[in-house]
Amino acid sequence: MKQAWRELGTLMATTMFVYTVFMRLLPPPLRDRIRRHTRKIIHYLYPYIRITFHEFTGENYFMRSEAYTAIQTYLSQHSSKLASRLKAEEAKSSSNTNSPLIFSMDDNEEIEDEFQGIKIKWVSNKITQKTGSFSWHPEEKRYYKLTLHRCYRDIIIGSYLNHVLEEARAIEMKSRELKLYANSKTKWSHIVFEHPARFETLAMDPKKKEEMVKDLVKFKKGKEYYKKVGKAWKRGYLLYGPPGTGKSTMVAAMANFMNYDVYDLELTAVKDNSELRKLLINTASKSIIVIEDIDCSLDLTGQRKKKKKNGKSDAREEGKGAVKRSDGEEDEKGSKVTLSGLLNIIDGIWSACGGEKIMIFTTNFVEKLDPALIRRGRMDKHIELSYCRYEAFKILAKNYLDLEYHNLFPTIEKLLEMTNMTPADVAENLMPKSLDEGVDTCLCNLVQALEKSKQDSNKVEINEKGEVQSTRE
Ligand SMILES: Nc1ncnc2c1ncn2[C@@H]1O[C@H](COP(=O)(O)OP(=O)(O)OP(=O)(O)O)[C@@H](O)[C@H]1O
Ligand SMILES: [Mg+2]
Repeated sequence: MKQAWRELGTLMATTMFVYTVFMRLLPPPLRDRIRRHTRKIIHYLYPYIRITFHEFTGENYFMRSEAYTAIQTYLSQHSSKLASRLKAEEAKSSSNTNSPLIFSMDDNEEIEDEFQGIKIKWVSNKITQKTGSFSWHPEEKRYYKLTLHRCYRDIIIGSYLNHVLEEARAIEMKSRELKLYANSKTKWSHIVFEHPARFETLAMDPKKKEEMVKDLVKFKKGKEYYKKVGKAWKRGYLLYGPPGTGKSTMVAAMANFMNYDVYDLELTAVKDNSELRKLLINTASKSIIVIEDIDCSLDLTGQRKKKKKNGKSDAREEGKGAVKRSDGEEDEKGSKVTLSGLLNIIDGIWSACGGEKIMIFTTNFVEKLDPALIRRGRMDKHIELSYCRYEAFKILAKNYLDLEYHNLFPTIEKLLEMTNMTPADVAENLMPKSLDEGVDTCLCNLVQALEKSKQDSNKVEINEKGEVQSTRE
C-alpha cells in the first residue's frame, strides 16, 4: 500500500513538472486557453467552493478582521463539542459566562457545521511567514476556510454567513464586559462596570418589580415593533422616591439585566447645550444614559427660579443640590444647559442614532420637576421607589440573613406599616456587625430601630399639631 502511495505521489509531481514546463513553452494566447480548460475540468471534478477569512486584513495586514473574530466566536461555541484538538484561553474575569475558560479550534483542526440541513466544513489554518526579515505584521497568519458544495452557494453566502455574524454578536453581547462611562468636558471616559445589583435582590413591591422586568423585556425585543410604529427605539424611565429607597441600585440592576453599558451623565459638568449634544451623540446603542438627581443638577424647574428670587433655601435640597450650585458662582462657572436644550436633545433626530437606548432620570422630589420634562414620550414610565414594607423586607431578610421566616416577622410587618423606614436603613440594621451577631440579634436590632423611628414620628406629629393649634390661637 505504502509503495502505491509513493508511486502516485511521484506520478503527480512528474505530471505537474511536465505541465509547468509545457505551459512555459507555449505562446501566451494558447497558454491562457489551456488554463481555462484545465480550470473547467477541475471545476467539473471538484464541485466545492472555498471561502477564506484571514485574521488580519488591510494594506499592511494591521487590522484584525471583524469577520474573522466573529467566526472565531461562533465556532468556539461548536468546537468544544465537535473538535478533537482545542485551544483554551482564560475568560475575562467579569464576563457573564460561567466557565473560566474559552475554547476554540486549534490550528489545522476542522469541524462540520449544519445549516438548514446543509453540511458546511470549517478549517482553521495558518501560514507561517519566513523569519529573519523585519516585518510589522504577525509572522503567523491565521485564517478560517469554509468549504461548501457549489449548489448551496446562494444559501451560504446569503443566509448562513449572516447567521454566523448574528450568532457571534449575540454570544459577544452575553459575555462582554459592561462599562460605566462618566463625562468630562465633551468626552466620556470609562471603567469596567461591576455592580452586583440584580432584580432578584432588589427590595420592592413584587408586582411593581415584575411589571418593570416585563417592560424591559418588551423593550429589548421591540426592534421590529418600534420600526412598525415609526418610533425611535428608546425608552425613558423616571425613578423617584426618598433617599435610600434603591433608585441607583435599580439603575445598576437594569444595566445587569439588559446587559447594557451605563453612561452616568453629570449635567453640572456640561458647559452648554451643544456640549450636551456632543456627549449624547457619542453614546453607543445598548446603553443606559442616567441623570441622577435631575432636580438638583440644573436650573430645570420653575419652582427653583421662584425660590432663588425669594432668596430662601430649601433645607431638603441642601444635601445634594446646594453643593453643586452655590449662588452666584453658577452663572459664571457653571453649566448653561437649559431645560429646553435638554428636551430638544432628548427628542431630537440624533437620539435615534444607534437605537436601543434607555434614558433614566432619578429624583427625590418628583413634584418639583417641570411637567414637560417628565411627560410620557420623554419619560415613558414613572416608577416610585418607596419606604420599606413587608414584601420588600422579606427580600432583604433573604439577601442579608438567608432567612425565609422568623417569629419576629409579624411584629416587623406591623412596625413597617406604622413607620417610614427606607430599604437602605432596614438593610443596615439587618447586616451583622460582628461575627458573633446571628439572625436573632440582627432582627432585634431592626425591631428596636423601627420602634424608635415610630416614637420619633409620633413626637413630630404631636409637635406639628401643637404648632398648628398655637398658630390658630
Ligand atoms: N430597594 C432596595 N433593595 C435593596 N437594597 C437597597 C434598596 N434600597 C436601598 N438599598 C441599599 O441601600 C443603599 C443605598 O441605596 P441607593 O443608593 O440605591 O438609594 P437611592 O434611592 O439612589 O438614594 P439617593 O436618592 O440618595 O440617591 C444601596 O447600596 C443598597 O444596598
Ligand atoms: Mg441614588
